[in-house]
Amino acid sequence: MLDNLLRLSSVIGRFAQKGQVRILSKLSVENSAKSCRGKMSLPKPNIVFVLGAPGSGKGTQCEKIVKNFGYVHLSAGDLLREERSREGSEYGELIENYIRNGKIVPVDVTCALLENAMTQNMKVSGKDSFLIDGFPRNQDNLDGWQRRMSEKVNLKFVIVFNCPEDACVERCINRGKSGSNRSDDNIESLKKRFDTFINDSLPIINHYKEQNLVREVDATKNPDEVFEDVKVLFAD
Ligand SMILES: Nc1ncnc2c1ncn2[C@@H]1O[C@H](COP(=O)(O)OP(=O)(O)O)[C@@H](O)[C@H]1O
Ligand SMILES: Nc1ccn([C@H]2C[C@H](O)[C@@H](COP(=O)(O)OP(=O)(O)O)O2)c(=O)n1
Repeated sequence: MLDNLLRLSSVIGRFAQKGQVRILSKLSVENSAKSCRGKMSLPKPNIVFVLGAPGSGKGTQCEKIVKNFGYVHLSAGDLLREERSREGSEYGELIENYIRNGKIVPVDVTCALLENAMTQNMKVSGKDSFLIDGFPRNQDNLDGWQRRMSEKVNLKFVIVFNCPEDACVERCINRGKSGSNRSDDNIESLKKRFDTFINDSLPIINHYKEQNLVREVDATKNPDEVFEDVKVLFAD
C-alpha cells in the first residue's frame, strides 16, 4: 500500500510543482492526483509552523491567532483525521493505525493534504498566510517538506509551546472526557505520543533553533496569558 502511495505522491508532486493542482472542496490524497488540470499562478504563501507537545495548546492558540491576525489555521492532525473519516479513502486504516499508536503518518500523505489545503484556501479566500499546526514532527516530515514545499513558501518562523508532560497529559485526558472523540486522548496512546515527541519532534525543533527560527512560548499559563506572549510575535 505504501508503495502505491509513494508512486501516487510522486505523481501529485510532479503536477503540483507545475502549479497545476485543481483543488477540491473535500481534500483527499487520491482526488488530488485525479484533479491535476488547468494552470494557475498563486502567490508564495507565508508560513508559520506551530509545534509543541500533545496538549500544549497549539490548537487553542492558533484559534486566537486566526481571530486576531487573519491567518488560516491548518492542523496536520485535523487534516489527517478528516482524510481518515472520508468515505472511500485508501488511507483511512493506515492513518488510524499511526494515530492510535502515537506514530507519525508518512509525509507524502500529510504533505499532499497540507499543500491542497493551502492551494484551496488561496484560491477561495485569497488568504496567503498559514499557521501549520503539528508539522513537521519528525525527520520524514521535514525531509518531505524540504523536497516538495520549502522552495514554494516563505517560512517566517516556528512557534514552540513549552509545557511539561504531566500538565499536557492532564489536558489531553480532560479533552477526551469533554468529548474530543479522539482515539488517541487516552493514557496508552498519550505515552506513545510523548515518546514520539521527545525522540522524533524535539530534534526537528532543534534543527529550526539552529536556523534561529524558533520563538518559544511558555504554555503553562492560562490561554489568555499565553496569547499575550504569542501576540508579540505577530506584531509587525
Ligand atoms: N493554556 C492552557 N491552560 C489550560 N488548558 C489549556 C490551555 N490551552 C489549551 N488548553 C486545553 O487543553 C487541551 C489541549 O489543548 P489543544 O489546544 O487542543 O492542544 P494541542 O493542539 O497542542 O494538542 C484542550 O482541551 C484545551 O482546551
Ligand atoms: N505531522 C503530523 C501531525 C499529526 N499526526 C498524527 C499523529 C499525532 O499523534 C496525531 C494527532 O496530532 P495533533 O496535532 O492533532 O494532536 P496533538 O498535538 O498530538 O494533540 O496525528 C501525524 O501523523 N503527522
